[in-house]
Amino acid sequence: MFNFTLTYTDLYQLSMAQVYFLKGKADEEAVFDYYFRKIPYQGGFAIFAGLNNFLEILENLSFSQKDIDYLKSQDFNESFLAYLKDFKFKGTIRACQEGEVIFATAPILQVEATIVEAQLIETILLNLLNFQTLIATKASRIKLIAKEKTLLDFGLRRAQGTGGYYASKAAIIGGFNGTSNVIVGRDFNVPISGTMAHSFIQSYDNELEAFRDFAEKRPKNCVLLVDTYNTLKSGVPNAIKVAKEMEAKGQRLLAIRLDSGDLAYFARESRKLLDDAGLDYIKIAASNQLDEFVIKSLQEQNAPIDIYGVGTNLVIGKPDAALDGVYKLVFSNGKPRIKISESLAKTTIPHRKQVWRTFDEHGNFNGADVISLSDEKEIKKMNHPFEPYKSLIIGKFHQEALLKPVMENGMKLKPTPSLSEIAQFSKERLALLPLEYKRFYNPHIYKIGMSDALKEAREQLINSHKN
Ligand SMILES: Nc1ncnc2c1ncn2[C@@H]1O[C@H](COP(=O)(O)OP(=O)(O)OP(=O)(O)O)[C@@H](O)[C@H]1O
Ligand SMILES: O=P(O)(O)OC[C@H]1O[C@H](OP(=O)(O)OP(=O)(O)O)[C@H](O)[C@@H]1O
Ligand SMILES: O=C(O)c1cccnc1
Repeated sequence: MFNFTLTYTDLYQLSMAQVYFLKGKADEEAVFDYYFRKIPYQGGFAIFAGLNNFLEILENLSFSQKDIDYLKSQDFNESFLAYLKDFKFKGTIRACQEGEVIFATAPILQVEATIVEAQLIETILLNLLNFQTLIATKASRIKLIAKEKTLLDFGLRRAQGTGGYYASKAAIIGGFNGTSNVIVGRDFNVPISGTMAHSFIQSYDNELEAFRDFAEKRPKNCVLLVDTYNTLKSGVPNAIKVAKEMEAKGQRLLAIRLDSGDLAYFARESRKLLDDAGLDYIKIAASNQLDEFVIKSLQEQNAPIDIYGVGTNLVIGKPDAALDGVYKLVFSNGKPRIKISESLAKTTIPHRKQVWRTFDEHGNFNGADVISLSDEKEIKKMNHPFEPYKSLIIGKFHQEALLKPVMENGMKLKPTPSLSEIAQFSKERLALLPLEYKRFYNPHIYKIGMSDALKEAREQLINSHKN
């Protein structure tokens, strides 16, 4: 979509990289963790999205001549620029699978590369993963509420610029059935879907004629917007006339769309009119500033709505607007590294690590992931990362490693799965998460802990810095 180069970054990455280069540190090994601190939307889980997009971009990322010329004008050193000219990421990445159900604090992805490589990719990694994960999480919250109803993404027009491209993609990962976003349909082979705008009906002198023309030229999956003048007195009766005319030609009107007023009331009244006309197959779509709260209310009112079109509130990730995902150095030049903070919650967890998901006897998630040193297995006990006296025995539970190699020597290890495969994986994993973590209000808190060895290593490092 966008022509990414390595100047899609923050200046400080280049300033730091130049120092590493000029001081002979450029090839020192470094390990960075990507994780977030707070689950968005006061929810009980998040959905990891954007990984394959990031890896595909990373594989081809370099500095163009235009980049080099520009950096020259910004007073970067000639020999550093000569080094950047041939620069390519050749590191290793281990990560959770895209679509995985993820939680705060535990690493979702780990980059192992030279310090320059790892630093130069930080901004683009955070930019792509934070946003797509936020929107996939929002979409999955909406999906949990809408259950089997059809969900369509209508957000592109109100998205933050080209972010709409990534938002529509992430919405599919989170469980949306289709999108109005045509370029996302083209690029990711996902169903595109759409109705008609008020302007189309307004441009005609009468609504019936507008409906007729539209149905004539696009009879397949035709949806008529019925609220331009008067939903129950004009829109629905005109849609019924056109539906009957379509029947005479062996066609079927797919749906009507409501876009204003009390959606439950208009859906109910419209359903009656359609059913009384023998058109019970015609579906009812609704839109207008929908989000998981409005949809929850409509579901509770048993509104006979079959299709929800969700735009603004989905693609801008309202109300959270951003995932607080961070990228922190945990190991470099042969030593574990730590950032110490007043609060243990903001003190980083050093070392190369692995994350283990525990499963109960039925094969469901057990509500606890444990972070270990990378060479540990079969963790017996996990310790609270911020509250030193809390621990949990987990030895009897089946444990599955979440961080798996996805890139080596700068090359992706597997072809990118299709968006629908990622969505299917996400759906299957979410089904393993017990209901109490998916509860709409006050979900149960999924536990994240550290193995004894990791806890000890972290404490040692904290103490060595204190001394
Ligand atoms: N039955 C309902 N239950 C809960 N929320 C609803 C219901 N019907 C509509 N809403 C939601 O209420 C919000 C505001 O609707 P409101 O009726 O004020 O807007 P509107 O219909 O666009 O106004 P206007 O008729 O001026 O166009 C929207 O987010 C809409 O989705
Ligand atoms: O409310 P959202 O969740 O963002 O959903 C998308 C909205 O965008 C359209 O309105 P718009 O006024 O832009 O165009 P229209 O004239 O076709 O209604 C559509 O009719 C929805 O109301
Ligand atoms: O197809 C639609 O009905 C649609 C598309 C984008 C935004 N609002 C509605």
